[in-house]
Amino acid sequence: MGYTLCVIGCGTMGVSIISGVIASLESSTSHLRSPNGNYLKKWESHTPGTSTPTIATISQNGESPLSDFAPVADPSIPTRFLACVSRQSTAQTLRNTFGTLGPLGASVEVFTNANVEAASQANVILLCCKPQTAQVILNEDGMREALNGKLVISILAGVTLSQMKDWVTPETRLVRAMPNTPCKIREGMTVVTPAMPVPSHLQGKIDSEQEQSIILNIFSSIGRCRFLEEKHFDTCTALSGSGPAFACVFLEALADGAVMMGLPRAEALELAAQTMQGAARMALQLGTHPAQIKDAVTTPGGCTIAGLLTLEDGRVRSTIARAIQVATERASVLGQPAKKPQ
Ligand SMILES: NC(=O)C1=CN([C@@H]2O[C@H](COP(=O)(O)OP(=O)(O)OC[C@H]3O[C@@H](n4cnc5c(N)ncnc54)[C@H](OP(=O)(O)O)[C@@H]3O)[C@@H](O)[C@H]2O)C=CC1
Ligand SMILES: O=C(O)[C@@H]1CCC=N1
Repeated sequence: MGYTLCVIGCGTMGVSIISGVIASLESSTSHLRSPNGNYLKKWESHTPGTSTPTIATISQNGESPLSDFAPVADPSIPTRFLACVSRQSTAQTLRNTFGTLGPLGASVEVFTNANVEAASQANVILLCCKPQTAQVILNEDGMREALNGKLVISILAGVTLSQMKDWVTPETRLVRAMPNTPCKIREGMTVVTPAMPVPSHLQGKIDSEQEQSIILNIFSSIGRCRFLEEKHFDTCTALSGSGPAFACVFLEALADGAVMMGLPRAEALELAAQTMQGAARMALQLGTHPAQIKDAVTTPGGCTIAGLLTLEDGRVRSTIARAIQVATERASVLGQPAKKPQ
């Protein structure tokens, strides 16, 4: 069996991450095989240790579907999920949501006001609560013991590793991650802090390679994942954490313009979204500089340059860049309750 992943504060991001991880597990056979080692046909995959896909048909093997297939022992893959919230109504919504995620959705257990109980049953804890509730949750009776020696991944904006170290035992393994909502459809961007050094008295007891593999398995299964120093985290929070909101303002505005010119709303949104996705993929997949993509579209004397100049008149670039600057500055104080506005 794999490990148990506990999400403390399972709201927008907790649901996005669990949903994405479950979707990735459902679409892969690497963790599912029958007792005799064959894979389900619908999940074509590779026999461990070979590079050739082995496709086991259910009829050839005389096996019945899913129930005969058991998770392969892989300690770096989550097979049980615990989702913690504070309100009964939220818990009920979560049960309904996870119930639609397919067979593995059933392995999500929802806990209400039982963070310590859930954390003590888990191997890895994903801290997804609000930055301002983290200290209270980590100071709950028994929480320090429940987290002792375990990997705790915090996605909280603005709460530093040094702050969190004071709220857990020295044996707790802390990592920061900054994912974003597209993790839900496995198109996320996550930045993770480099591995915490293993203190001398824990050498041999902590498997830091296993920790890295757990972290990579979670975040690379739901999008791109990159390790970056903690000093960049507030900027990454603004850029990729908040970014889907900024991108969607641009997306909505593009569609609004087309609606103004008579295009139906649904088609306008489809064209705008696919166009943004296409342009972004050219930058990512081909490595093309955005200026080159822009220049290639801009026929001399044509309509694109007319639109571009209007954007420049509206100071679109400095407005967007300043938004990242201001969001970064705001992210940097989110872990400091005294500086929060009322
Ligand atoms: N939203 C985003 O795009 C991103 C957010 N983040 C970070 O992720 C974190 C969560 O953000 P987000 O998902 O948007 O927030 P949400 O408000 O959607 O989720 C917070 C969750 O915490 C639960 N909760 C509240 N109090 C407790 C408690 N005492 N014990 C257990 N659970 C509790 C809430 O449940 P209930 O309703 O029951 O109170 C809720 O489900 C934040 O720290 C944020 O900085 C990081 C990257 C992107
Ligand atoms: O707005 C916020 O504070 C969080 C962090 C990044 C995205 N949402």
